[in-house]
This record gives sequence, C-alpha cells and structure tokens, in this order.
Amino acid sequence: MQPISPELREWIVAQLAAGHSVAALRQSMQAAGWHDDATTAALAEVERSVTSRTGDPAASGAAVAKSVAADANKPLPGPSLEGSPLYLDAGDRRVQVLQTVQHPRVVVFGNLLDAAECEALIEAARARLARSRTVETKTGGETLNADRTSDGMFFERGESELVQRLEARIARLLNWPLDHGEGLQILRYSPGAQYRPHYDYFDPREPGTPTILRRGGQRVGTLVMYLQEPEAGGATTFPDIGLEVAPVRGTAVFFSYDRPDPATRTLHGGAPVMAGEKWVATKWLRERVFT
Ligand SMILES: O=C(O)CCC(=O)C(=O)O
Ligand SMILES: [Fe+2]
Repeated sequence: MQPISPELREWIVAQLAAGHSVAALRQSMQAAGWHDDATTAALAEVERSVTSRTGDPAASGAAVAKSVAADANKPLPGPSLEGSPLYLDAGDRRVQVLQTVQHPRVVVFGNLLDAAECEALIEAARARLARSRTVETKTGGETLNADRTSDGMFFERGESELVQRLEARIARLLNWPLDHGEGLQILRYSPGAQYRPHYDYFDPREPGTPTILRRGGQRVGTLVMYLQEPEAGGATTFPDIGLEVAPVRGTAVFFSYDRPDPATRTLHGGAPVMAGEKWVATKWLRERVFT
C-alpha cells in the first residue's frame, strides 16, 4: 500500500478545509491514480488526524482549517538564540550554547548542571530504578519495551528542592512554563543497553493516544541531560540528520517538534553503551499543563 506523505495529508486537509466532501476527494484522488486501497487508507488516516486535532472525526472544514493554522504559528519551547549568544541566562546558571541545528531545531547546551547536581540526581534515583517502561500508545497504559534496555524512574514534578531548582532552570532556559513539563525521568544504561531510534511524540494513529493527550496534549520538546558519562558509546543519535551528541556530564541536548510527524526529522536514539554506565535525565515538554 502507498504510504501517505505529509504533503498528501496537508493537501487532503486543505481540501476538506475548503469545504470539499470526502466523496469528492475520493473521486479526484482516484482520477489522479490513487488506487482504491491507498485512497481509503489515506482518507482514513486523515480522518484519524482530524480526530486527534479536534477531538471530533466529523469536524467541519472550518474547524480543521483553524487547527491547521494554529499549528503553523504554534509556539514551541526553545532557548532565545536571537543574536547568536554564546551563553544564556538560565536564572541561577549561565548555560553555554555549544551547537545548534535549524531543522530540526536541535541545541546542545554546556554547563546546564554541575557535577554535584548530577550526583545527587543519580543517588536519589538509584533505589527507585526499574526496567524502563514506555507509554503504550496502543492502550494508553505503560509497557516494557524491547527497544529500550535501560532502567528508569520518574520524579514527581517539584518533589524535592533539587528537582524544583532544575525545573525552574529548564523552564527559564527553554521559555516554557514549568507546569507544561512532565516529571523528570532518569535512565541508567549498563554496557550493551541502548534506546533504539524513536520519536518522543505520541503516534496519532495509535488508539491509546487520545487518552494520553488528555494529560497535557502532545509532547513538543525534549531535553536529555547527561548525568554520568560512560567510558565508551552511548551518544544520542539523530539518524535523519547524521548528528551524534556525546554524552558529556553536565551537558544536554534539546530538540523540538511542532507536530507528531516523521517530517519533523526528530528520530533519535541512545546508542549502545560499550563500557561503563550512562545516566541521563529527560524532561519532556507538553503543549499544555501536564496533570
Ligand atoms: O539516552 C539518550 O541518549 C536518549 C534518551 C531518549 O531518547 C529519551 O529519553 O526519550
Ligand atoms: Fe527519546
């Protein structure tokens, strides 16, 4: 079956927004050489994405158009990089800008955490580690994931003075309200452990996604902070753009994605650790208040 491209999806949504019926669309797609199965699948996918946008599979063209327009100038988390500063004021800390990519938006920060903060997070997390669970978009619950062989845990938002301090720093650095963030996640990778390339947003085509989105909408940004360096391996990789970020203690990589779509080119993973242990803290940012 022909997969639906982002361009085709946008085209279909634009046609709907302009008031064309699904039946008329089906006809013109068939005339353009789309075979029946592919046409049906493409329209069904658009229907699902209309549902995930508006909560209503039969949303009017106008509602869809409004949602598409809102997407186009949707605010996203991210540091203020106008004037190409080398340092950013994160409130209680001066953070370095080490590297940036425009599309996808990726920023590597230095000096985000000091060694004592990294140690303290690791020690607070150690006793609470369990084999990492991934939010399960099929059901909205959580599951063990063979693609992710690290151990992990979540802190509650604001659960300690240290967690509060880091959350305030991150909110200021990324210009995103503290209450739009999920609780900090800590991951430990032992030798051989990895996190295979994935997207952090929730796949709109999965049936459990609407349930997950009720807690604050989509994820729109990720900050991975390196708490402990392995002896070898363990880079954060972005296969679509050939970028590898070395897991240096106290530094972090940030990236954002304006929609839940591979076209954001935010595919990324944690490469296998070859020796030693890698520890990271991940902060995921949602569109709205995360409850
Ligand atoms: O460990 C890494 O380098 C990546 C972690 C990651 O992708 C995540 O926590 O979502
Ligand atoms: Fe990730």
